[in-house]
Amino acid sequence: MTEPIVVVGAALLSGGRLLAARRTAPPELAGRWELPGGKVEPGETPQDALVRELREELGVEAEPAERVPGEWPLRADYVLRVWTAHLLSGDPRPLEDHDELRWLTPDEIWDVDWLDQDVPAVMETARLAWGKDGSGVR
Ligand SMILES: Nc1nc2c([nH]c(=O)n2[C@H]2C[C@H](O)[C@@H](COP(=O)(O)OP(=O)(O)OP(=O)(O)O)O2)c(=O)[nH]1
Repeated sequence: MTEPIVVVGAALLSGGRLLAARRTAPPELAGRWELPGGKVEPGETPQDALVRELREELGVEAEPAERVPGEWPLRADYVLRVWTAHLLSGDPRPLEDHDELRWLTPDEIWDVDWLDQDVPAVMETARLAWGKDGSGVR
């Protein structure tokens, strides 16, 4: 069996909020919200990829923290794995792949139109970060 391509998602947490990013491409994903990140390249660890992607996409330096338990299939050969992360420096800006960013409080977590495949990942992230899944406020 071939190994799936790992897409690393960054659950960037700051001041009790989670950063969500709105994609600009491809057309079928544009306008939907996701965790910033991208494909792990050969020779990289997922944590390396997270640091690189947040530098490229948001212009920040970040430090990966904990793996969010679970993994979520995207398309046939891609799988999403998520790490929480903390900002070391910089203020996130949508430099590439995104046109809007939002810092969501636990009560706001379901206010954005997450990609379908991200919903379970965001639930697990909320549970890990805040000890609940936000379902009561959905
Ligand atoms: N970054 C990210 N991608 C996601 C999420 N959910 C989801 O289905 N995807 C999909 C969208 C893309 O098909 C794929 C990630 O590819 P990408 O285009 O963001 O990654 P990349 O920066 O490495 O891409 P590339 O332009 O170098 O090819 O995973 C998510 O939460 N975060």
